[in-house]
Amino acid sequence: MLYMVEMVVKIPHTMPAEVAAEIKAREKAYSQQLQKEGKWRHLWRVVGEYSNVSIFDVASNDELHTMLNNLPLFPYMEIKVKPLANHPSSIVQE
Ligand SMILES: O=C(O)CC1=CCC(=O)O1
Repeated sequence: MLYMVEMVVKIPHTMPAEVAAEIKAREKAYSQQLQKEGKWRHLWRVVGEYSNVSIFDVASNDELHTMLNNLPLFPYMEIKVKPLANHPSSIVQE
């Protein structure tokens, strides 16, 4: 099952820089692990924003929820999820 996920990062300005850097390093390692596993298929920066648009390929709503909940930046993000279906005009059917 494919999902488009938008994540807007909102780290409090009061957070010490070294704490933020440590959380971001863990976020990067976790996201790269999921990318290597083929579960996090695309990760794109939205131009001019501290946000991303991603495509996830997972077995269920519950798997995606667990994955997002385990993101180190989860407490500091606003997340929107859109489930995707095949478009009848697409030449690629997944
Ligand atoms: O910087 C972001 O958009 C948040 C994020 C998601 C995966 C990652 O490594 O950073």
